[in-house]
Amino acid sequence: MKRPNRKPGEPDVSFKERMAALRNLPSFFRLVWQTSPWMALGNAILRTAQSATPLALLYVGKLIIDEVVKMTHTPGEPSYQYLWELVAVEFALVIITGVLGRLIGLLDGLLGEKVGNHTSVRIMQHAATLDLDQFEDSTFYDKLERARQQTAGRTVLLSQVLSQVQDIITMIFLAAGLMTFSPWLILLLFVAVLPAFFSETYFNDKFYALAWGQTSDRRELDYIRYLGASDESVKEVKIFNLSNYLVDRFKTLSDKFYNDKKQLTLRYQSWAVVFAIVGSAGYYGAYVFIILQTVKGQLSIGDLAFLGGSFRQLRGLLEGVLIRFTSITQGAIYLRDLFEFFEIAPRITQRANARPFPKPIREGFTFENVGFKYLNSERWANRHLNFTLHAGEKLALVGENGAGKTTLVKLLARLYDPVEGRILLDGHDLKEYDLQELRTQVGVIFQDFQRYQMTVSQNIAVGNIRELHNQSLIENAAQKSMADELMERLPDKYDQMLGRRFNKGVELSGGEWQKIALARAYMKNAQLLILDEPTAALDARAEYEVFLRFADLTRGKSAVLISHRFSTVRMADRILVLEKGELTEIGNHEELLAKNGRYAELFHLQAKGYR
Ligand SMILES: Nc1ncnc2c1ncn2[C@@H]1O[C@H](COP(=O)(O)OP(=O)(O)OP(=O)(O)O)[C@@H](O)[C@H]1O
Repeated sequence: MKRPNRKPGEPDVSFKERMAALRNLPSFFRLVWQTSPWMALGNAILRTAQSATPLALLYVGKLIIDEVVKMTHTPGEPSYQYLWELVAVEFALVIITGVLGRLIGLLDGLLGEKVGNHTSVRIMQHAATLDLDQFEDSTFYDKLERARQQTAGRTVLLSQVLSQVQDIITMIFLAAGLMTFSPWLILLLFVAVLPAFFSETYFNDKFYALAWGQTSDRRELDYIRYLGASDESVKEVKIFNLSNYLVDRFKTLSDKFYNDKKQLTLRYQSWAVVFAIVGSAGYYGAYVFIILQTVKGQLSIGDLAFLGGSFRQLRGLLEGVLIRFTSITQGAIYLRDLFEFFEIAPRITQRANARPFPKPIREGFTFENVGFKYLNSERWANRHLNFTLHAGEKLALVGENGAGKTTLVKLLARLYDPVEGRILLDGHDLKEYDLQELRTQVGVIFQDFQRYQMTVSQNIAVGNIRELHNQSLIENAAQKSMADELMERLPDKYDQMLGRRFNKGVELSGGEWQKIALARAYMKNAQLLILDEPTAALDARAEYEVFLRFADLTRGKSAVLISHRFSTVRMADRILVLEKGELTEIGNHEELLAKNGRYAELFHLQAKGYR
């Protein structure tokens, strides 16, 4: 049942929901076990041993007191042997407790670190399987963000759950000792601690709801922090004088977080004080009762110390266990976010008996009435696309900004699937083909390619990471894209670190980066090469040369080129003109000029600029 006063979008953390979230604990422990079975097992054994020590200590303490009392009341020279034996046992127990505690702490720390790393790896692995459009959805990002937060928080959860089990066993030991004396006192303790438990649950809900509601804003906060001080943004931050604007925005957001948290924390701590007093009152009620019994002679002084100690410890443990229970369920709710993230499945997948990618491609790619719109958009980015990219053909895409050129290319590479119509490869739907092979056989260099803060070799090898150590292939690719000319001035040549983020990094110009990115296209022997404005930053001569080489090097292969420069475009076998996502003209340069349509108009416009 939904709580009536829940705001839309607020997470449901009813008691039932909390208990349900505990169902995530077994999966969590599976994760822990997978991370390191030996550490998990060792931890469990040590903690079980540790849970028996408090009762043993109290009991030996009682024996010592009783022995001392007996000795003081016995006339004559007393024998100390038994007393010293008891003291030695207590001493040994104290040492064992200390050593066990340290060992448990050590294992907790190491295991927690490992679990955190293991979770991070799984998040990265899973994220890599997901679709591009999932990354373009902000609710997905929030989920990813909450899943990421888990990696640090789960270390705490691990030791909490383990401590909980350990404390419960200790309590059973202590309670068993006390049961024989008075079960009612245990009940009294329990009742006295309950208000603190409920208060803890209530405020934990509030804290979770607060954190949940802030996820998006926190992402913005992190982004502003990054913008405010990063090598990539510093240039614009200075030129546009953005610093004050960013700082103000950061302050506004962070002050709001601070105030919200302050309000809640104040209320939480105030109530915690009140309920701690109630808990103490319960304990002292029991204590007074035991004192009276001792005064009446029904209990020995040793019994008084033992029972008093047992009750004090039991109360502390009970309070701890109840409060920790709340934060464990809390942790379990966060775990739910983590496991929910793992449950997000990609939509772009392949069928069980996927078709092998044709080698070579015989007919080509045929668009049959293909239409696509982005998830968060009402507009069609591509529509009514009907054409064939023939095997071995070089096709250029032309159109104004936003005409849908990049989108078409993403559909070809199956980063998205068409919303309408279908794309056929040699007569079969692209969806039927093996996805891994498709990714290998279709190479794309996007206009917003990544500038990896890595070495030159690594930057080129990302085009085919399996060949990372194939230096001759890398150098060959660099020659083809003319990136090799750069090596003359890079002190570390192919081992040169690029970008400014790391030690000895060298920054390149836009065109130089493009040559590096282009080399990626030559790292694998793809049958279809797509270059999305790969030469926009190259000077005219470099561009001309790059394309001459490209045509030469990709002879017999299919290629799609997106460019706003007609000097490049005219080299293509056919040119496809897009307007508002739709195909308006198709043909070679001469045909399209003769047609005197949109292409001719754009061509003359650009040519006029050069005259
Ligand atoms: N990830 C996205 N989510 C929503 N809409 C998008 C997304 N990417 C592009 N669009 C929209 O789809 C339309 C086509 O964009 P596309 O990037 O394909 O254009 P383009 O022809 O490559 O433009 P340009 O020449 O500027 O690179 C545009 O209206 C754009 O705003």
